[in-house]
Amino acid sequence: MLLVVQKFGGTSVADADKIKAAAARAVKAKRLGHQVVMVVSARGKKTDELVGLAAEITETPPAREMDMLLSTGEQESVALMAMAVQTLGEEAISLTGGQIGIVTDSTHTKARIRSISTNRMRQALKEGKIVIAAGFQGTDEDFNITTLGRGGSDTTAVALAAVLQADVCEIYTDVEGVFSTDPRMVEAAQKINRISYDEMLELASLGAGVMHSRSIEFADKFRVPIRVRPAYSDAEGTLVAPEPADHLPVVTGVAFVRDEARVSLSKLPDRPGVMQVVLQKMSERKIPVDMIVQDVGDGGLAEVSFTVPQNDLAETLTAAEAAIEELGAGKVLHGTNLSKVSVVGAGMRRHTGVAAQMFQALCDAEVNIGMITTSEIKISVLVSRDQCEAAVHAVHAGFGLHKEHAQTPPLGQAHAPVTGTATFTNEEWENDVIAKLSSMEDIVVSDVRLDREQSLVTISNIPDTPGIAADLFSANAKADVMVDMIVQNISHSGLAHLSFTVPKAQLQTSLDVTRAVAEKWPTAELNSQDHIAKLTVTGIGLRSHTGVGERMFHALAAANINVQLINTSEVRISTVIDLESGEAAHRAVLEAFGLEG
Ligand SMILES: Nc1ncnc2c1ncn2[C@@H]1O[C@H](COP(=O)(O)OP(=O)(O)O)[C@@H](O)[C@H]1O
Ligand SMILES: N[C@@H](CC(=O)OP(=O)(O)O)C(=O)O
Repeated sequence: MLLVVQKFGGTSVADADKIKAAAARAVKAKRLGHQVVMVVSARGKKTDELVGLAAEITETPPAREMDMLLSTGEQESVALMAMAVQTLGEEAISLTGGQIGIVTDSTHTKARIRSISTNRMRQALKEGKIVIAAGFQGTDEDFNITTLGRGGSDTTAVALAAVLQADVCEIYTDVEGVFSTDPRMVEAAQKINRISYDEMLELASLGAGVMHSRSIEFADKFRVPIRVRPAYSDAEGTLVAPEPADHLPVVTGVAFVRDEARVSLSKLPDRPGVMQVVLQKMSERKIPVDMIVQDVGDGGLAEVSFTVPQNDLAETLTAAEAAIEELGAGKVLHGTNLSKVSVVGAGMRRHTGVAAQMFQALCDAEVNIGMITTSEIKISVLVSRDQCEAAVHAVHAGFGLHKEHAQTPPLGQAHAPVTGTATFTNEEWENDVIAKLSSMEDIVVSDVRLDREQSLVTISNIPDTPGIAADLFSANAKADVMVDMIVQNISHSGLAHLSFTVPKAQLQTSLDVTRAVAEKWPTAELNSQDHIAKLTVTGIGLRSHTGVGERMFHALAAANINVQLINTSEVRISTVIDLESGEAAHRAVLEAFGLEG
């Protein structure tokens, strides 16, 4: 007998027939001898309708009342679902988040789960009932109804699967599974059979709406196997699970966020603590910043840029002004009508040439790149919104993702697996994670790593036109240079600056090939430093918890360490610092996250 959690999204319970079909699926699993917990979302566009209704009454609906309102969508569908199951001859009980015992904090409209009690669900399952849980909701300690943020039913499902130690969490939706990109945008997108948590987490948070990114954090933390499946057939869908040891595709998928805004703080003093002040102002307002890029701009003054959802722009600008005021210097600039396009793939870790191929595809489509950030398993670029679609198509086709077996990049080559990465057994991992959790959604910083083998290449004053990054990184890939962090900040003057790290042993090769390419740009200036260290914090929930960056940069500032370069992703924050400061920085950050000793 298995314990199965089945989540049905809004599109899969939109009308009576779909509700009956979902009920029949749960009943079938029950009759195969399994215990079944269903998690159900509001029907169709119900949540959007409720949001619209509130907007007709007031422009500023109180968050508590929004939660009271939005939670009714799920309450309606669980009741209908229970009736449908009972009609098919099985016993069922519908439960709201509060009735299950999902306790959250009191951050209305984006609450975080603190704990979940399993007693009532286990009792009902023991009595042979199908449990039908309302997704997306809980109650705080004062019994106020809370919701988990749009798309939060996935998070409910995976959280219930985690606490019940379910054998699988099935996410039923209106597509065949997870695709190489949104099939609504690219018809030729291919279904992926298996994807790792890290890849899915990056894809989901970089715009693949098929799953809520926080749900993947849970799945990763508690090792819950997920299967994303179509609600309308018995197809197998996509398995989201730990990374297999080999046969990793270099590129798995392309994600995009259409409506992004960019905020830059320029002419900042280049001294320790600046970044902490900026991030603190953002995290106080719970603004989810992404694509953070910091580099040294004109006249030795630092510049930091990042992207935020377009809807958060006004508040971000207020926060940025507050940071400037506290720092006593700087200027706030911003850009709108931007989109972020990202390529994700776990195999990128071991293969050179991925960045080169992405930039070449963008160049061929005449797409200009505004900003670049990378992590071990993703590369994100910022482009103008009217080029978003062209960029996604170009990159998707450029990696051959429309074919059943995506091709590996023609440039560069595969390298041996990176050694020294933590190897945990599942059980060790879980015990470790649970020991560090005081609340289910706490962040888990699992590793702080110092890499003293990297060097930094900076090329400044290059033209801000399509094809520049492609030229540079193709040359490096042809020479098989293992480029690690790539950072390009926005250009305000028509000339761009680009920095990247390469292993010390490859610095000379990289400089030679980069210089040869740069010759055709008369203004270009090439610099390098081999006296640097890279400090990386790895963990789950880094970006959804806006305070992690703040804590890391606070620790570095307190130790009087200047940060030269920053790169962020869902699971990692990487910085480049002086080699001499490496050990002290490592200690300070380990201590900040309680990992010392
Ligand atoms: N990479 C992707 N793979 C699959 N679907 C995607 C991807 N990116 C975006 N989507 C979109 O996500 C949709 C499913 O999510 P959603 O509309 O929230 O469904 P549900 O109502 O089941 O929760 C699909 O219809 C698809 O258009
Ligand atoms: N109904 C909520 C929660 C949810 O997760 O819905 P869905 O599973 O349809 O994405 C929303 O629309 O945000």
